[in-house]
Amino acid sequence: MASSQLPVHALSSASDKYPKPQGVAFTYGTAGFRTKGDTLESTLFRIGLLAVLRSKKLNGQTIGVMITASHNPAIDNGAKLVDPRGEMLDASWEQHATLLANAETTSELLKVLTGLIPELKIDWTKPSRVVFGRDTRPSGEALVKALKAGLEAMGCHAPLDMGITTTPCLHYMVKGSNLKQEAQIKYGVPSEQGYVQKLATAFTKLMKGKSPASPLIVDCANGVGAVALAKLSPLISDILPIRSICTNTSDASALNHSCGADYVKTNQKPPPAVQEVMEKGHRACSLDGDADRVVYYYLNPDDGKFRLLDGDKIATLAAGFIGDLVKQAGLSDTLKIGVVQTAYANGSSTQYLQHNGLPVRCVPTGVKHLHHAAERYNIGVYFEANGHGTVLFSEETIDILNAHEPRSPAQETATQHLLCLVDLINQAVGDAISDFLMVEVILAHKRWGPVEWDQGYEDLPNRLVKVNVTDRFAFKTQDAERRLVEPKGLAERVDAIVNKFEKGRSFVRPSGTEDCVRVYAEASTRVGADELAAQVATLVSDFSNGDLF
Ligand SMILES: CC(=O)N[C@H]1[C@@H](OP(=O)(O)O)O[C@H](CO)[C@@H](O)[C@@H]1O
Ligand SMILES: [Mg+2]
Repeated sequence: MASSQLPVHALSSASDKYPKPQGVAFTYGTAGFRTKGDTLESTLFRIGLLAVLRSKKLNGQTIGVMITASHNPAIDNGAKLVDPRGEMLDASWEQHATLLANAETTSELLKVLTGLIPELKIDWTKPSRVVFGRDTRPSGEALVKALKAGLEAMGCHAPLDMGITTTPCLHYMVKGSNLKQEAQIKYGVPSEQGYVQKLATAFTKLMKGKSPASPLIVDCANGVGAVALAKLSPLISDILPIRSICTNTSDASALNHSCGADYVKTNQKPPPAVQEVMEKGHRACSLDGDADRVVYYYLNPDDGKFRLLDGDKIATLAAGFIGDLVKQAGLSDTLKIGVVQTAYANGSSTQYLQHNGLPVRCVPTGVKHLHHAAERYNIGVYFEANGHGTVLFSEETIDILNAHEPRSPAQETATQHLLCLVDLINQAVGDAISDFLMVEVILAHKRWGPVEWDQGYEDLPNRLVKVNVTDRFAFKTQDAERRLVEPKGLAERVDAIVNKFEKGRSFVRPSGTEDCVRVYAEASTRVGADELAAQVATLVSDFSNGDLF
């Protein structure tokens, strides 16, 4: 039996060095494992085991492991697995990750592992390949060591350590490593340098003939985005001068502290460090701690008021621009564009897209849901309101573009621009840097500043609040998380509150990354949105305390 070849002795002694902390339960959720960094060594050891199983299951294709806790505080850390095409781990394997992470002892761990091999029909004789990286968090170093120990104990030959890198770069790397040689030539060299080069080349081509943009302020959240940007920026500085701020990666406590995409989205204001340098009319963007998320903003030239250009605004900008290019290329009957959002998308953005004839789908929160839904279109634009997202071009679409015989120079140019966008936009996962380069291209082509971009629609005032509850798993939803099915009777009470507000919309869902329930509300006025959120939050809290059960 294949499992008899499991290197039990090596595993057993290696595992003893990474005992599971007692009294902690780990869950592989929306963003993989995520908790305090110093509790995660045993989990990383075990992720190493699972990565090897996953690679063997998929005939030795390269699997990725990213160690990061994204926008969370510096003391947190986390890890997620990346599947061969650069997408998130197949959802059916998440339970195996959770099971392995929670085995209390080495012998229990070995029992789980020996059970998984026949259950998942893994052929132990297959090779395994793994590539991994981490963000700038200090705990990352020990976690890498634990991961390597797990990989080594499973006999994984020469896993590739990318060192400190961004989440999207790791995804790019995984995808590229699994391509056949011919496809890899088109895709780009699977290395960090290859990625930077690919972005710079595509950006330069797309900006050809456009006047150099005014400087863009980029808040790097004092995270790994600063490291990546320092490599890219010199290659494009003639076309896009970048003023990077919040680039302090040596002081761990600075990471995501009073800066970054989450700060801006949550507080609806620029980080203090940006405020210092930002003038009316300037555009700025903020990345998160692992550079897979970006939001833009500016100060209104008239009144100096802060205006956020979030993931929804990026999605509408991209979908509109790409839709126009498809038309100009003469391919609008062939290539279908769709936009994928979550329930958190502002109602105005959904309405705007629909008015412009773009199909919109709503899916549950989390990039993996958006990504899979976007893959169903020729060109699928997906963004979460908080700035995670990308634009996917299907393989068939790329073939169509390559084979297209344009009937005019204008058609030719539009087709070439679309092909360059395929290179500029990360096809594996959203990348804050690639996304802001895409936005910059679109603004340059349209000769727009942030004000013109912002004019498409006006966001409905909205509010997002957290409610701490005794058991968030008691909250179950349907209809892409827009409606509660449990606790029974709660949905009707939410409806009754929502109906009191003009343009009211509210929904309640358990977070997949934090121990809380989130309440989102929007309404026609600021006061209305705040009041609606407060009333629904109180209702949820009362339910949770048992008062209303
Ligand atoms: C409202 C919100 O912003 N939710 C975030 C957050 O998920 P929750 O399941 O809501 O905790 O973290 C996810 C992973 O980073 C991200 O994909 C998602 O958009
Ligand atoms: Mg992130």
